[in-house]
Amino acid sequence: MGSISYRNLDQCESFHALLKEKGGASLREVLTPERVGSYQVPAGGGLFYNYAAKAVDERILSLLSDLAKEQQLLEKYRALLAGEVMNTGEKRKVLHHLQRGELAGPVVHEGVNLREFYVEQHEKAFEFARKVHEGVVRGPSGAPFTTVVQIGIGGSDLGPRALYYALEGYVRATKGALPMEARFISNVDPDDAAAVLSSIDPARTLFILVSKSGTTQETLTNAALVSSFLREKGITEPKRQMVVVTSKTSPLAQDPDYLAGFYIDDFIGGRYSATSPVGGVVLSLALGPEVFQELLAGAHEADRSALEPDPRKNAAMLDALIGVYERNVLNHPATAILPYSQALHRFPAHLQQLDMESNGKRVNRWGEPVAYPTGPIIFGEPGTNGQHSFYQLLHQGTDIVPLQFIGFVEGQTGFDREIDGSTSQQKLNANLAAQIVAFAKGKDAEDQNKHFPGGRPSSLLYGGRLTPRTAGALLAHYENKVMFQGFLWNINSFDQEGVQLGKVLTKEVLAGTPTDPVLTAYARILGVRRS
Ligand SMILES: O=P(O)(O)OC[C@H]1O[C@](O)(CO)[C@@H](O)[C@@H]1O
Repeated sequence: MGSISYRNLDQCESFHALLKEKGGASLREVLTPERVGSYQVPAGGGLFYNYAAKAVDERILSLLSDLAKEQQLLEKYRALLAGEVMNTGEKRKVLHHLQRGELAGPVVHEGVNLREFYVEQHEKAFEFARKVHEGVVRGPSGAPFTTVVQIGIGGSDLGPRALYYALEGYVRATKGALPMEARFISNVDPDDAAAVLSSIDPARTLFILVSKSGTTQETLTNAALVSSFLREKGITEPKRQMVVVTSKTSPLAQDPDYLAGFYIDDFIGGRYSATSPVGGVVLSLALGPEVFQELLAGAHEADRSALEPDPRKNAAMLDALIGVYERNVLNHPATAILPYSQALHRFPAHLQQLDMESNGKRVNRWGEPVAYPTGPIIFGEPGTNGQHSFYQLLHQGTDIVPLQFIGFVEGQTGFDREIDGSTSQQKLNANLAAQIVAFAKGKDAEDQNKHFPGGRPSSLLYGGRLTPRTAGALLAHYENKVMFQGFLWNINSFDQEGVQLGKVLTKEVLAGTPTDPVLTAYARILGVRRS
């Protein structure tokens, strides 16, 4: 593998050449039917990344390809896959790709082949799920488990929850019913747990306590809250209907009272852990092991396609490059994720953590402040709902927000009717096509209040249907896009120091020892009285 030299984005000649293209291409001029058909590239899992409505032309794309080579994006990806320390803040390898397949040979750490360890934990989860489904593993009263509740927050909640909602309709339609219903408790707000606990049969509910560190206050508090609830319901040994998913070094890993334990290592970051047992246990229980296996296969396809050397044939890399062009040359501080699929309604929330906790950084991989913008603000809601909410600003606001549409030709469930000459799925996708063109081309009007400036760029990730394979590829596409953007900005996308200060101040308030009188004042008006 050739040597890798790390440099800041503003130390790249191709970046300075791009800065001369600061206006971007005029969408009214470049967006043609031919371009809609040609400006797209396979993304794995049956997905295609279409960038016809992005404000780029052949010259800009050529300069972006130069930037990819100058920043050695592929070499850095390969180095990460091979187990080099790419999490420079915590001095750790970054190995979430290894959860779904091996792309750069074995990675051995302290004598352990980590792919074999990851496969072993997946197989253990599949076997456990089968035993629960067959009634071999039952609740304390002998009743079979019918519901699974995941207790976790951040990466221990958002990805698994988004994937469950993404695929529950598919599984109900293809299998007739879910193997188990899943619920999620994440917020320390007791009303979150109350809402879930009021909807389950305690004797038939299996709980999954998920915390990689085993120290997250919200998760440990909720686990204790659930345990006290179960005891009040006469279940004297709550841990006998709880399994844990944690790192081997966590305090939770040492407790033999839990029904079962599934482990990840420190090389799987929380926001990158949905294809580890963090997502694998709940999804195998709720959707079936084979669904999670198909999801892993789709993610692996996307990972493999991200190894394509030509940026114009590498969907995740091209998406990353265009995103950096929009952020650092066109100076757009935000971007919206707009899935035209109600099943993906929690996917934007997952991407907020994935992107903003990875690239919301002000220093480079060596800890030096950078002189250019990095990670964008991410928000989004499913279409068509967003059209009746924030699209006004997107169409006629004073800021341009680049858009990332996601769409599928077919629905998941087959439930649909032709009404007024078209089906609902046709209406959904007609809206999607219309929005792409309306944003890009706008519409002139004398009355400025009715004028649509256009020039709003968008991409479209689309496929035939949202299946487990497609969902896996979608998840991995964005993980790889975020990784490539971190390489472009020369930042460490794999630690999260920015979440620590809040935790420290919270502990001071709860201990009754806030050092800051302003903090004391806020704690007082919010009723946090500590003796
Ligand atoms: O899985 P754990 O260790 O409980 O952490 C939960 C979440 O908290 C964070 O550490 C900080 O937000 C995330 O990175 C992580 O996904």
